[in-house]
Amino acid sequence: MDLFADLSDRLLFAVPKKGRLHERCLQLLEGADVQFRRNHRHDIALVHNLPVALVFLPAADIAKFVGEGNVHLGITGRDIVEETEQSDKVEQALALGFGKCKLSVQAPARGPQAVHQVEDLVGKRVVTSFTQLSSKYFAELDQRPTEIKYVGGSVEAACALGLADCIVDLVESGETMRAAGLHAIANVLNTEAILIRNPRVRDNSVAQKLIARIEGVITAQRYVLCNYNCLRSRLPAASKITPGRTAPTISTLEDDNHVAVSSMVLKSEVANIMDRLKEIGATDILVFNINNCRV
Ligand SMILES: Nc1ncnc2c1ncn2[C@@H]1O[C@H](COP(=O)(O)OP(=O)(O)OP(=O)(O)O)[C@@H](O)[C@H]1O
Ligand SMILES: O=P(O)(O)OC[C@H]1O[C@H](OP(=O)(O)OP(=O)(O)O)[C@H](O)[C@@H]1O
Repeated sequence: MDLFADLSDRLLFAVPKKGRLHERCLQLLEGADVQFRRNHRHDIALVHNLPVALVFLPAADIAKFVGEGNVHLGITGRDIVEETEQSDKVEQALALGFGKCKLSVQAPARGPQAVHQVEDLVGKRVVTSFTQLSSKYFAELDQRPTEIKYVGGSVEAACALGLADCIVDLVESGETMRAAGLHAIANVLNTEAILIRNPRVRDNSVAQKLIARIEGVITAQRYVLCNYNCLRSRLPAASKITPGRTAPTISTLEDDNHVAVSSMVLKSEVANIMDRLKEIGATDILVFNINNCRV
């Protein structure tokens, strides 16, 4: 196989090769019917059913590759796009709804090293993998210089080891931070996984098709289909509860007094919506998962 020749006509799509985002990205690709086989130790996989090649890269490098145009599309964290200063060079095509966490300033919670206000850290020692974002954050807080040191992982150990007065790191559940005796004292950034695109992509149709498919998978995960019957006279109230993405679908029933309603509703709100439908006299309320969709 001549890999270089095989890549020349394909859209290059970068996907995290490991870490927190990897598995969720593989699920998205499967949902979008992107078919490929990744050979052992190969970081490039040709897609069988689309003119696309997947490039498996560390999440931390993907924003730069997309920004500089080496690959056309990519999935990474918003934190990485900001940290590598690519936000002006890439377009955010979609927010993907996973990999949600916060980049925060964390300091010892108890003992002689305890810090409770971020202002008390000005001029002190910060350890982080996010040196750009941390430098910007502390420079905006105060003009006096704060020392920012890079470490590549296990950042949370830096305070206990005497390397730092605080760290700037990602927090999701807060478990890692609590286990290290730290607490969050300021938020630097909210982040989640995003699909990014180089704005100069030549063949936009393949990129558009992939983006629409991935958007369909994400939407299908966020919504369910809610079907119910109600009195025709209650339709205005029912439509307010389930307005749908565009409008609810209304079907007539043999009984002229009643209608059947079908509407997409957010999965996170479905229990509340069913309660409210019941209150206005709706019956036979059924909820279905959506396998896939285009919106
Ligand atoms: N605890 C977390 N919860 C949710 N998302 C996270 C969390 N940690 C990291 N992320 C997201 O995943 C991205 C990649 O981080 P991750 O630590 O998985 O990468 P990695 O360094 O390539 O993997 P590994 O840590 O396995 O070496 C981060 O930039 C962030 O956007
Ligand atoms: O709030 P939590 O749910 O505990 O998650 C936060 C932890 O997750 C990330 O690290 P990861 O586990 O990916 O390992 P790393 O330190 O090697 O990057 C991050 O750097 C924190 O250490």
